[in-house]
Amino acid sequence: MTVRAAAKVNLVLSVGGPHPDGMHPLDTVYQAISLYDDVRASPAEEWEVGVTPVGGVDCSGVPLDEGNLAVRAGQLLAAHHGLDRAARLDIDKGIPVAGGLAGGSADAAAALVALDRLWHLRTPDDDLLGLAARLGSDVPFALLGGTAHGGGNGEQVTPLADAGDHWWVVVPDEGGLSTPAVYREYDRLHPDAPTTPPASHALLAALADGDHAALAAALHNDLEGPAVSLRPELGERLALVRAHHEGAVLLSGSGPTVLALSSTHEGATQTRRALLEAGVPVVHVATGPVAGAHVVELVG
Ligand SMILES: C[C@@](CO)(OP(=O)(O)O)[C@H](O)COP(=O)(O)OP(=O)(O)OC[C@H]1O[C@@H](n2ccc(N)nc2=O)[C@H](O)[C@@H]1O
Ligand SMILES: Nc1ncnc2c1ncn2[C@@H]1O[C@H](COP(=O)(O)OP(=O)(O)O)[C@@H](O)[C@H]1O
Repeated sequence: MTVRAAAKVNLVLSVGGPHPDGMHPLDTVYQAISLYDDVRASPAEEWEVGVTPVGGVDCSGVPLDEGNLAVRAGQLLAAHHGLDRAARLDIDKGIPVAGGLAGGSADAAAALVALDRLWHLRTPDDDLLGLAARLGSDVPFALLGGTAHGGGNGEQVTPLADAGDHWWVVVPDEGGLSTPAVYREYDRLHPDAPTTPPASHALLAALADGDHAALAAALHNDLEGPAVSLRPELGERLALVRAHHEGAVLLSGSGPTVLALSSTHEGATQTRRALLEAGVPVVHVATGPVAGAHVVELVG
């Protein structure tokens, strides 16, 4: 049973001041893009994980034990049904690790769907979304895919109509960035941030109107400043991408992946070519929106 799940980008990511538990209220718009992890679930006596890189992704930071979010998803699903079961999970990883593209969340969502099928559980969608929210604030969106609004801490997802054909130039960075560290830096830089983040009216209107120029103008990420503050070279990377791209450029989530948006495939591939010629080692082109976690191969 193989399930595919996509990377996410945040078209807008507005962050409010933290709750007492340290989590930050968000107003975000997610989009699933065509960089994928495939998770294959098979019967096993104990929990086992294998990870295979796809397209040169550095998988050295991916835990191969119960720290892997896919295993935690499987354990939570089994517990939800009162089952004492384990499985083997093989991950083909095409989503850069710790890049702000939510690859771990994609694997967790894929594992929930794959194990639900493998074990014939027929878990209701609302229960799967509830389990996903307990695994991480990005995981419910990884189940849903498409384009969606994220409220609460990011886990309260509402699908949005998006007839657009968006093309993303995805520029991964060599190292990863820790999401909690970037949120802590946000708190240091914005000690008086209001608890309620501003709503993304302009971006929602641009999506509803299918207005690419307005969409590009409304892209925004409150974590870009904190990420650059923690890693100043990232500012140079953003400037390099801006110098080679005619449209909007922003950081992906908590970074350090940099994104450039184009309305056409040709525009995106042109930017990719220019960045490779400028010496950037790895540049992907992806499209969005694409589907959430879905079965791609049944057990033969
Ligand atoms: C920043 C975002 C933007 O979509 O994603 P990435 O760019 O990292 O993929 C998300 O908010 C990350 O979501 P996710 O990676 O699922 O975070 P979680 O596992 O829920 O939380 C990891 C840690 O990030 C911080 N965190 C996360 C979400 C949130 N709304 N407020 C927070 O302060 C907390 O320190 C938390 O312990
Ligand atoms: N299946 C997984 N894939 C990737 N990382 C994982 C996974 N399970 C746990 N992790 C841990 O989660 C961290 C963040 O991973 P990832 O989801 O790729 O990035 P981000 O949160 O920046 O979007 C990694 O550094 C790794 O330690």
